[in-house]
Parts: sequence; structure tokens; C-alpha cells
Amino acid sequence: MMSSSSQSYVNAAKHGQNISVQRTKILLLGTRRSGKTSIQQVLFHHLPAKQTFYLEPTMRVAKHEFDTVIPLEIWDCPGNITVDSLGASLADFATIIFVIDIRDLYQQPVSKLVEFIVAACQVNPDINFEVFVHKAEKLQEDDKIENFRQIHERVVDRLADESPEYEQVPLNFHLTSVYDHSLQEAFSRVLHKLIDSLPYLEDLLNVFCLNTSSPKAFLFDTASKLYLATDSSPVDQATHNLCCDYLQMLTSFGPLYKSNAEGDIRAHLFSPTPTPPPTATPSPPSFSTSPSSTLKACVQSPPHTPSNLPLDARNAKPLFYPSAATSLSPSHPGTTLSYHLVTPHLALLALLPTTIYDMRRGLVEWNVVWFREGVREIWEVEKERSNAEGV
Ligand SMILES: Nc1nc2c(ncn2[C@@H]2O[C@H](COP(=O)(O)OP(=O)(O)OP(=O)(O)O)[C@@H](O)[C@H]2O)c(=O)[nH]1
Repeated sequence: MMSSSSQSYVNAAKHGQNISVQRTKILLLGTRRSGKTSIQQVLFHHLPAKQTFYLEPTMRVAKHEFDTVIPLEIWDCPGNITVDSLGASLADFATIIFVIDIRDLYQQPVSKLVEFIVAACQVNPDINFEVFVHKAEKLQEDDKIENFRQIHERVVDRLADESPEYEQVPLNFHLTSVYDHSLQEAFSRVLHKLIDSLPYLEDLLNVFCLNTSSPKAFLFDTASKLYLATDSSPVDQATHNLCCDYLQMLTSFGPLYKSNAEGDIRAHLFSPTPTPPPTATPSPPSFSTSPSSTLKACVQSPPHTPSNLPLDARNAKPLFYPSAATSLSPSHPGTTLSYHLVTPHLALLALLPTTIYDMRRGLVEWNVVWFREGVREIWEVEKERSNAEGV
């Protein structure tokens, strides 16, 4: 059985409704040393923030490909690039990210940004403009807010000077730094506008939260630590940071753990056709990292193998799905942060009441299976679509 959210996405994809078919291009612009290459390297190449200090200046446009739910192509540009020297039409880009050093209150970055906005609006009215007011951690809270406000005001004023019609151009401003998770949060929000399947992923997360009494759940890309979707409750920065830290810890230490279920098909934790969850099914973890945190792994056949999948996908070996959990507060009732890998590169991170996680583990895992199945179907459609287009 297919969840209604993923089923409607598959149907929409089959009918080719509103679905982009090319590698989505993002243009990374800004004046010299504003931090463009650092952003790209920290997010997509795991470069430690401190090592960005040693990055060489970018002399020509560098194109970086990154595959997540949608295939991306990020163009890192030199500081002196102009609309004419870019070598591509601005119509080819879905998003322009303009990086401004938060301490740079001079006219140059604002003029450059305005030049690109005016040129882009003429050829591509649907383009998204994102302004990363970067290196935010350099300033104290009050100065940070003041500089952010001034940069915002100057851009809006300069656009109004160009023509009143540009006052309506939607610009999204974000405070970012490579030294904390504000960069991941800002880039996640940029990405959300580009993912056609976002409403379907959000629906799946909402259903998961409803069924498991979870106050917050995210679908993360494990490589970049960007969240691709979350449920409809507001994102609180502390919770987001916590999830990023946990994901980082698991991806750093994960390879040290070996599943004793690996290679043993009989070790499936879930039956191929899930039955309704029992009310309480405590399942002891395979590994204990500390009294309050657990990491376990299971080999799982998909609960349902759609007959429309390619033959090699249907005959594929069972996938390996590690999961982990840690207790956030030992006090009663307490909260548990859980991690479940749902595709080779996507993970569900959810806050759960500890009572639910401890006493109704079957309910949680049953919902994870269905969430995983929904995401997997959406992911397969995206993958097939990209392959069909030769991306
Ligand atoms: N404090 C702080 N420094 C940063 C941050 N991001 C980048 N930097 C530093 O800014 C400097 C320039 O970074 P780059 O990534 O090379 O900047 P760029 O915009 O690609 O520079 P060009 O290639 O010359 O255009 C480096 O010394 C980085 O360490 C940040 O968030 N905070």
C-alpha cells in the first residue's frame, strides 16, 4: 500500500505537472573574500570551518554538482564577475545567492547585488534572490542586528532608486556563518523553494508527528546536514542545532559501528508486510553507546516492492538502515531524539516523548517504515526523472 502523499506525488510526476527536469542551478555571488567558496566547501565538502582560512581566491567560475532529492549545480564565482563575464544567461538559474560580509557596509556589494537583480528580473522573473549576510558570528548581538538592518535597507533603497517596480522583488535575507548551523538552516530554506516534492514530504512528516506524538521531525540530507523538509510546526533554532549536532556525531562515529544483523536476512526487524502496531513492543538496542543513548542497525527489505520499479531495483539486496536514539532530558516525562536512515542519504530525525519511545517502540518503528516507504517512492521518482533526462 502506498501512502496518499507519495501516491499523489507519483501521479503528479507521471503527468509531468510543475516538475523541473534539469539539474537545478544556483549562482553563488558576492564581492572578494565575502565567503562564497567557504560556504560551498563547508556545506558540500565537509571542510572544517577553520580551514576556510587557507582557501585560495577563486579566479574563474567553478561548477560543483551535488545530488540530494534534486540534483544541484552550484556555480561559485570570482568576486569580480559581472553579468556580461558570467558566460551564461541568468535565465538558466533557479536561485541567486548573494554573499555579503556583515562588516562590509560600503556601497560596492550593494551595487553589485542590485546590478544582478535588475539584470536577472529582465530575463527570469521567477528567479529566487537570497542574500546571505555572512560572517555573522564576528559581531555582538546588537551590532549584528544593526548591520543586518542597514544592509537590508540599503539594498531596498537602491532598488527603489533604480525603478519603483523593483521594490516588489521578493528578497530573502539570512544571517549566516560557517562557524555554526545558521548556514545549514539558511541553505535549507533556499533549497525548500526548489524541491517540487516538498508538500508531499511535509505531509509525510506531519502524519509521522501526529501518529507518534512527535513535537518536531526533520528529513535531513546526511551528507550536507541540510534539512529537506520538516513538519508544519515552526522550526526552533535550538532544536535544529541539536539535530545537526546529533547527525554530525553519528556520521563521524557511525562507521565505527558494525551491524551484527548485516548480511543476515533473517535478522529483519520488520516483517515484509507490516501489521498494525502493538501497543507496547520494547526492543532492546543492539548497541549501547551510553546509558541514555543507543545506536542500532537493521537490515530491512522494503515493506512493499512496487511492481513498477525497474527489475534491478526489485532484485536489489536488502538495504541497511541504521537507527539511533538519545535521551535529551532524563527528567520525567523527558524527550528522546531519534535518528532513522530512510534512504542511503536521507535520515528522519524526530523529537519523541520518551514514554512513547520506550513504551510504544513498535508504534514508532511501524510509522518509520511507512515514512521510509513514502520517501523512498518520491526519491525513486526523482531519480528516474533525473536519469531519464540524462542529468
Ligand atoms: N569569521 C568568519 N570568516 C569566514 C566565514 N566564511 C568565510 N570566512 C573567511 O573569509 C575569507 C574568505 O573566504 P573565501 O571563501 O575564500 O571567500 P570568497 O568569497 O570565495 O573569496 P574570492 O574567491 O576571493 O571571491 C577566508 O579567510 C575565510 O576563512 C565566516 O562565516 N566567518
